[in-house]
Amino acid sequence: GHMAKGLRQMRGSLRRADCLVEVHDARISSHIPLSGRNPMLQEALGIRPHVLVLNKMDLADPRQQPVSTRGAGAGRAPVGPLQDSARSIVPLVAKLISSSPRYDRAENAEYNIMVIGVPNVGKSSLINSLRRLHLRKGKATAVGGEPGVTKAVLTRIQVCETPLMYLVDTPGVLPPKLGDVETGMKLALCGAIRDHLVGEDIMADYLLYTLNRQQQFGYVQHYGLPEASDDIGHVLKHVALILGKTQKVKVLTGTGNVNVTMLNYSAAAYEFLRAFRAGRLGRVTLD
Ligand SMILES: Nc1nc2c(ncn2[C@@H]2O[C@H](COP(=O)(O)OP(=O)(O)OP(=O)(O)O)[C@@H](O)[C@H]2O)c(=O)[nH]1
Repeated sequence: GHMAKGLRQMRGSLRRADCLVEVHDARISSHIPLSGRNPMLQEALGIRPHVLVLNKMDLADPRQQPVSTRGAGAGRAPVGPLQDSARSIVPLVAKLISSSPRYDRAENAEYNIMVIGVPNVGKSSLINSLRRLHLRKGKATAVGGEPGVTKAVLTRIQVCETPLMYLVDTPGVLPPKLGDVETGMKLALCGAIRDHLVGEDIMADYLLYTLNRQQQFGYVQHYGLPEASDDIGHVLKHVALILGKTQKVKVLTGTGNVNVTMLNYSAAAYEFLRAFRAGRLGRVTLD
């Protein structure tokens, strides 16, 4: 429901946007761009320049060339990784907009850029790094106070003075329908879907399956396992043991209740996911 609301609220700003910057997680390289799945965004895309930013490259496997960049051409300009390319975004966007035939830039000196992406992909981080790059510290933050821009949800942030450029941050939205279960799992592992909605245990299992399939054995070393394993129970038991993840459980017996200390598998699963997200299990591309 709140995703649909987010999309509805974006519609107004979309009309004013001169360019779309779509932020992607480089670890889900074959993930179809959000804009390619959403009719509303697609409609807007048809007439507006579109920049694809691959973020979190430091977490992705450097040996894997992101597939998304192959979509270059057709009005799409791939950019990435963030730390190297943030500098090129403003000039690139300015060039794309000025060469866009639909707009008479002489009439309007402002550039409005809408930043979209699934939750947690790094939209705010991108905006902040652009601000740091292009504005001196302490400069005014122009926040959208005009009709149609909901302050709490869609804020207009000045990121550059010449050319005068504003970014509109948007709430992270997911496409209404995910292609398949694996796409959902990958998005969840990257933090785009709340863990408890999917289940930490099943996500940990999927992560282990992916790591083994790709022969990414960083976890074996990280947790001091004797060898690789495809048994999530076995791995989580080890993680729980070395991290001291235990819980007291009340057990009813014939002679009364006793408290038993047991390994906390859910806490171990959560730690396993956290280690992956922080890059401690190695640089992994999920596709
Ligand atoms: N390792 C790594 N972490 C990043 C990178 N960019 C962002 N992050 C982290 O990813 C998390 C989410 O970043 P945000 O910028 O808040 O993402 P967002 O897309 O604005 O999130 P929502 O507002 O929830 O949609 C934060 O913990 C960031 O520190 C990156 O390039 N590398």
